[in-house]
Amino acid sequence: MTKSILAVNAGSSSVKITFYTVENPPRTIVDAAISGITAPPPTLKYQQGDKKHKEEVKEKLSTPQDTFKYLLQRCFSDPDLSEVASVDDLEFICHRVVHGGDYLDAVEINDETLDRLKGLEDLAPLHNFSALEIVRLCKVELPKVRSITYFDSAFHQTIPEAVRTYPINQEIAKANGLRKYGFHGISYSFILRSVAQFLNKPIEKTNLVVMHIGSGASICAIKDGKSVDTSMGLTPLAGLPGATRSGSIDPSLVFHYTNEAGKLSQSSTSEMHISTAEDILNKQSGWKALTGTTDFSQIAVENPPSKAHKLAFDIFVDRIQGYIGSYYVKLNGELDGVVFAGGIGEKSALLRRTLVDKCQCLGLAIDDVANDKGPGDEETVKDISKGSGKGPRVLVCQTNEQFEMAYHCACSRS
Ligand SMILES: Nc1ncnc2c1ncn2[C@@H]1O[C@H](COP(=O)(O)OP(=O)(O)O)[C@@H](O)[C@H]1O
Ligand SMILES: CC(=O)OP(=O)(O)O
Ligand SMILES: [Mg+2]
Repeated sequence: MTKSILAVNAGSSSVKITFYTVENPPRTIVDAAISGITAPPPTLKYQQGDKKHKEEVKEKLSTPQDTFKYLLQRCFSDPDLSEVASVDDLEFICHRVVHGGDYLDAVEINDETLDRLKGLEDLAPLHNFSALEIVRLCKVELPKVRSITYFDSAFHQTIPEAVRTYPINQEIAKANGLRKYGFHGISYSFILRSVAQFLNKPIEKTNLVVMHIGSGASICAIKDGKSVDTSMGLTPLAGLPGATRSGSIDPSLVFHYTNEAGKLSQSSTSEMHISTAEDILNKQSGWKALTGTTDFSQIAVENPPSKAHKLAFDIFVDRIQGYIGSYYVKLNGELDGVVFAGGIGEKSALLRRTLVDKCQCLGLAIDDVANDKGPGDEETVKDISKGSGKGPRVLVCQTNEQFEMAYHCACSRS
């Protein structure tokens, strides 16, 4: 029997795994995800063919490693799943690692690359930690399966120097790798390829403003198929606010927030050295701080339950609108489309309509019926623009980071 590819997407609060066939393009065998690890009880979502279900997880899953092992076992023990029944059925494991530092492409894990990635952990303690914990586990427990890491930052290596450089002492900046990296690149790569194909344009001639807005949110300007700017920076904290992240603030705010801000946070461990300020701005801000919920579907409603919910919605619209305006100008107004993606971008018709209404001066217009309906299950890209006008298309793309990794893995093998 042919072997399969396992793609792992570990976030700060969720672990998603998908098994694919090793073919080009890969075919999904099974999809399993656990979310809410940081706000128990965690929930499991499992999908194999038409079989779909959701359940609360009773076991205590306190680490990304436990969560990954639980998901793997859940798939291996499914009696209806003959294609993946044990580790022996695996050929590759693809891991999404958010921060790849200066890595320009995916790398295979060995002692040397793992060491280099370890050195990046301090630059992205909240994001790389979970993924690397799982990479380490696979190396020890599944030593025969090749592990490949794919980096969110790699897509943004084309960002010009003047955009990626922070105006600080350049010796210090270079010595410490302090520059804009940008993230969600695995997702942007999937979206770019899917949208170019949808528009029937070569990738290298495609110009887009793409929003990946989920619990972490960012936006990217793509010119001639290359990232020329994005809202996240040295870390995923910069730019747009998110479920628990503040997004960009005046950096001096940190020094006025509390006297404790510069000290090590309680979540700091021997592997993860994070300060109280990083902890507050990454984990205790955003929608959670403003409204008490991290679930944007409770905020993006016609009649918000409180003024705070309305404010959170308005803040998000304001920040995104600012970036769309800026990126429209950076692309010289020559864009093929504005794309909504990520959990919020794909599901919130209200956010899409509000934003497009506020960007009318750029020639954007939305078809209310198409927008309210959103994309169908099998529809990767949907055009929700009004008429067949000359302005940029307004599109929704159902992004898929696990597929993107498996796709590149299968391509590099064949
Ligand atoms: N109908 C909806 N309207 C607005 N937001 C939604 C809707 N459905 C899901 N979301 C939001 O999408 C976010 C999750 O996005 P997703 O990209 O799937 O997650 P992650 O960033 O964890 O990968 C959550 O904040 C969730 O509340
Ligand atoms: C980079 C980033 O913010 O990732 P996520 O949205 O998965 O948290
Ligand atoms: Mg995500």
